[in-house]
Amino acid sequence: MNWDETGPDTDERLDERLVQADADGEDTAVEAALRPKDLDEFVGQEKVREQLDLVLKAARARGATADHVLLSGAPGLGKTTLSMIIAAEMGAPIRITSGPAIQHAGDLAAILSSLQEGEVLFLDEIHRMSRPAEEMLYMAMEDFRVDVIVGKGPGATAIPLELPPFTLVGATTRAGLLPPPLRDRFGFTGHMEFYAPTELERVVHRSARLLDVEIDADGAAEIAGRSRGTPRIANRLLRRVRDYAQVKADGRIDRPVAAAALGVYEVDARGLDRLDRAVLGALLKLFGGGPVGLSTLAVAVGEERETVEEVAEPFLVREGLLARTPRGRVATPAAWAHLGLVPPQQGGKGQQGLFGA
Ligand SMILES: Nc1ncnc2c1ncn2[C@@H]1O[C@H](COP(=O)(O)OP(=O)(O)OP(=O)(O)O)[C@@H](O)[C@H]1O
Repeated sequence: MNWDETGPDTDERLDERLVQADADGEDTAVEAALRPKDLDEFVGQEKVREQLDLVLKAARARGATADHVLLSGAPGLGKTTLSMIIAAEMGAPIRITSGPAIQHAGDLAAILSSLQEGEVLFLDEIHRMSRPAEEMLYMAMEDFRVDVIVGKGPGATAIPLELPPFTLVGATTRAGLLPPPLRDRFGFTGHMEFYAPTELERVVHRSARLLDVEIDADGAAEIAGRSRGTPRIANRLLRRVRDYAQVKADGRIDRPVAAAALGVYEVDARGLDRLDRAVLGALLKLFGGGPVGLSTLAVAVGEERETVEEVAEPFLVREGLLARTPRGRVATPAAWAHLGLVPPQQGGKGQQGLFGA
């Protein structure tokens, strides 16, 4: 990874972030092997699991197709995995597509009309579907019917098409962005939370077993603690630590090996990477902990405003290291402690108002 100014452009660099929650090419290939296959194997998310278990068991007992399910939550928390588990538990096939792939209502009609009875349709990023497709989906979800429009202008006619009953599993990172009529058509909504470190330890142990890697409890805890509450990141860090253990140690992962490996990749003890630390470092060292405007902070770290705001800040805010205030970005006492710096007594206050947005 090259972070200096002559390196790859911002998007390319961010795609290479070890701690990004979105899938990269390597993940896609390995994730299939690491996905839990049933609800019992699925770690954490107790509430969603318990509720979903009831929904599926009841549908099975009635011999009916399961209600439509909406899963909301950040990337990498297991929405795709859960949709596959729903299909497996219902003994049904699954079709996977995404909102951005459905540009026209016709794209959706083609998918819906080719579904088998009881099939699970997983629609990732459902909030990014086009409006006409969304409207078609309302009717399909409620009445298992769509109107296919043939022709254009005054001569256009709507041909009704019956659909077999199916289960839609919609996934979104932002349930709040879904129009209420769409949200209301889901019989069950599950909100996926970030995982606790102990849950991520179980994810790491399970993946290590599947990858045939030897790891002890402390090694798993070290990786879990740096994984930002996200199984996808935990699995990715495990793979990098495994490489290090093979090359620099005897292949076994313990705490010192995990810490040294993730040190090489610049993922610190709390899961901050170089970008996160650069933002926090600038806020503390150059601006006395703030408040400082977003644009000024972005210039100080040589990044775009959007990169700081959308890529680095959400995790820093979630970790309680940075606060967004009307007067600008402010570091919390935990931020000073994390970077091993001492906050200025009154000096920091003296700098307020110097740095505009
Ligand atoms: N609860 C879990 N237990 C064990 N492994 C999990 C769990 N949740 C997710 N994983 C693992 O994390 C990886 C990412 O999960 P998945 O693709 O389901 O996330 P997602 O929420 O659909 O992400 P995106 O929104 O980016 O598509 C997979 O390899 C999966 O095996």
